Amino acid sequence: MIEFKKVCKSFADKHANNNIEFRCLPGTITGLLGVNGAGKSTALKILSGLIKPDAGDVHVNGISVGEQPRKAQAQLGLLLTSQGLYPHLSARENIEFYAAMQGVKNVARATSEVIETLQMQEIAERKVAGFSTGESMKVSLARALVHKPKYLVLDEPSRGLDVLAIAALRELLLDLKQQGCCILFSSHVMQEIDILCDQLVVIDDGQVCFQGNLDSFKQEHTTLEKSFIHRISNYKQQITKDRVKGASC
Ligand SMILES: Nc1ncnc2c1ncn2[C@@H]1O[C@H](COP(=O)(O)OP(=O)(O)OP(=O)(O)O)[C@@H](O)[C@H]1O
Repeated sequence: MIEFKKVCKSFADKHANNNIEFRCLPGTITGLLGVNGAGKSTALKILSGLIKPDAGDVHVNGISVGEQPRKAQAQLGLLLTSQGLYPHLSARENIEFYAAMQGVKNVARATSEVIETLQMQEIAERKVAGFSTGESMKVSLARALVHKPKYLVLDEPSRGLDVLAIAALRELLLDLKQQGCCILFSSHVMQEIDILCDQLVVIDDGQVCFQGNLDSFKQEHTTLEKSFIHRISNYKQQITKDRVKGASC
């Protein structure tokens, strides 16, 4: 299980994460939704151990990211917005390097398998320098998957991918879910969330404003998009009212 426990993080006076609490279970896919600047990437970076929270913690499979970051990271497959690929290495070498760092026993075989799964054969031997956004994303995704993690964390994974690659990614995520993988991903693509997710976590202004299944989120609305727009505008109105009330007290 991935468990956010009252996570807080501020940048100057901006509360990027304000008491974030939610759980993701094995064998499920959780979609993290929110408008630009809501706090999604900050939450995923804290989960990954890349930045430290001001307060709170995240547990991965019962391991505290704050206390044992390396041990927690070893459980995770990560795809974050800053990709950190080595431009002078080929796609294959980038994946192999990461697999070796993760302690994969047969690095060459694991790398070839993931290259085949993501249908990356045509770009595998090319140097990453000059790769298109989508090509770089595929390498990053392969790197996240090569050690067959039980926990997969993806920040906007379909960014820059073409239609075929997006369809393949969806199949892959559903397959991993069937195998018991716990998947948490952020996205702005409502259709993707609608097709894939068992659970939805919506963050606004650094706070969780909804956690539950898609049906309870949609309520009377016909589409996820309509429901999202309706709920976010209601939530923002309420926050503004609370702030005005707080200021006048
Ligand atoms: N390193 C930083 N320094 C200053 N402010 C930051 C930093 N990282 C994030 N923020 C601020 O924290 C808030 C949340 O940012 P975050 O990147 O988590 O949002 P997001 O939900 O991922 O947005 P998007 O959908 O646009 O990627 C934003 O207002 C952002 O400007």
